Amino acid sequence: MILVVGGAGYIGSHLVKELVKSHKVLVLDNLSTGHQEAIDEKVIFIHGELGDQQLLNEIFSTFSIQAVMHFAANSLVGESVINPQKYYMNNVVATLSLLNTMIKHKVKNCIFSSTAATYGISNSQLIDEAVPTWPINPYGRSKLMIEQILSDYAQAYDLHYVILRYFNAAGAYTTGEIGESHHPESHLIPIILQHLAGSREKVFIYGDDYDTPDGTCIRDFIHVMDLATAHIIALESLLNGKNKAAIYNLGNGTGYSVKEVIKTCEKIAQSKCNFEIAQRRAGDPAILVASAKKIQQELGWKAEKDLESIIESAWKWHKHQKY
Ligand SMILES: NC(=O)c1ccc[n+]([C@@H]2O[C@H](COP(=O)([O-])OP(=O)(O)OC[C@H]3O[C@@H](n4cnc5c(N)ncnc54)[C@H](O)[C@@H]3O)[C@@H](O)[C@H]2O)c1
Ligand SMILES: O=c1ccn([C@@H]2O[C@H](COP(=O)(O)OP(=O)(O)O[C@H]3O[C@H](CO)[C@@H](O)[C@H](O)[C@H]3O)[C@@H](O)[C@H]2O)c(=O)[nH]1
Repeated sequence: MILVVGGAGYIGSHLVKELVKSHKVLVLDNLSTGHQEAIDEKVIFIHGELGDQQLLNEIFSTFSIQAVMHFAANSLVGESVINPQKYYMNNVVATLSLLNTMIKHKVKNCIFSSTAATYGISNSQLIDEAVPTWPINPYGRSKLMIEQILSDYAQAYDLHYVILRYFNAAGAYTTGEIGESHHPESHLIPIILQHLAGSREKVFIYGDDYDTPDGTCIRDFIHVMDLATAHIIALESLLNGKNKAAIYNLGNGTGYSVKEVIKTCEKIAQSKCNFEIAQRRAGDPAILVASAKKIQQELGWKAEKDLESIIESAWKWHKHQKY
C-alpha cells in the first residue's frame, strides 16, 4: 500500500490515477485546496489532517504502508510572503508529524514534493541540483527546511527518500477528466485559459521590467503527466533499493516568458487575450529553468511533452472545467 498525502490536489490526483494501475493506494487529504471529485475511485480515501498525530498513528497501524508520497502543502509564493506562519505550520510542522510517525512505524520510503523555489535567484542558465539553494520567499524556505530534515533523518534513522524539485507544473490528464483547479486560481496557464474560455475578464502580467528579453518572467513548464511518470519511476527506485537519498529536478529544460505563454495559449484557443501590465508580485525570481539531466542519467526519466501539448491538454480541461 502506498500512502499519498495530498492526493486530492492537482499534482497528487494525477499521480494517483496512474499509480492505481500498479499499486494499492491510500489517500490522506484535508480537502483544503484539493477536490474529492479528483480522487480516483479505486483508492481508499481518508479525509483528515496531515498534522493529526493520532490519525497518522491509526493509519500506520492499520495499513501496511511501503512508501509515502507527500504532496500536501500550501504552495503559493505570494501568499507565503504575506502569511509565512501558515507556510511554516503546514509545510514544516505538520510534515514533521508525518516523518516522525513514519520513523515510529518503520516505514522507510518517502517521496517529497519540493520545488524550484528552493533555488531563489540563480545566475545559471539551466539550474541543476548542484546550484546553491537560497530561496527568496517563505514557501521556498519551508520546502528547503524539510529537505534538510529529510537528509538528517536519513543519516540518523532508517529512512530513504527521493526529493523531487518540480519547476512549473501545468496541463491536465490525457482524457481531460481531471485537471488543475485552485480556488482562487493564481497560476499563469489556468488564469489565461479561464480568460480565453470566458470566465475571467482579463489577465494581469506581474511585471514587464525584469531583466529578460521581453521583460516578463521566464519559467520552465512541465506537464503534470510527465511529473506523474517521474514519481512512479522514483518510487520504484526506492522500493527496489536503487535509491536511498536523492534529489532530482523535474523540468523540460526550456524557459518561456509570460508573454510567450500568452501567445501559445492564444494560438491553441484561437482567441485573443486581453492583458494588462501590473506591479511585480512579491517573491518572484525573474528566471527559473531546469536542467533535469541527473534524473535522466540515473533513472532514465525525461520530460516528453512540450509547452504546446501542456496547453492543449489544459485547454481541453478548462473548456469544460468540472470542479
Ligand atoms: N503546482 C506547481 O507548479 C508546483 C511546483 C513545485 C512544487 N509543487 C509542490 O507540489 C505539491 C502539490 O502541489 P499542487 O499544485 O498539487 O497543490 P494543491 O494545493 O492542488 O494540492 C495540495 C493538496 O494537499 C492537501 N493538503 C494541504 N495541506 C494539508 C494538510 N495539512 N493535511 C492534509 N491535506 C493537506 C490539499 O487539500 C490538496 O489536496 C505541493 O507540495 C507543492 O508545494 C507544486
Ligand atoms: O495572473 C498571473 C499569474 C502569474 N503570473 C506570472 O507568471 C509566472 C508564473 O507564476 P505561477 O503560475 O503563479 O507560478 P510560480 O509562482 O512560478 O510558482 C509555481 O512554480 C513553482 C516552481 O517554479 C512552485 O514551487 C510553485 O508551487 C508554483 O505555484 C510568474 O512570473 C508570475 O508573476 C502573471 O504574470 N500573472
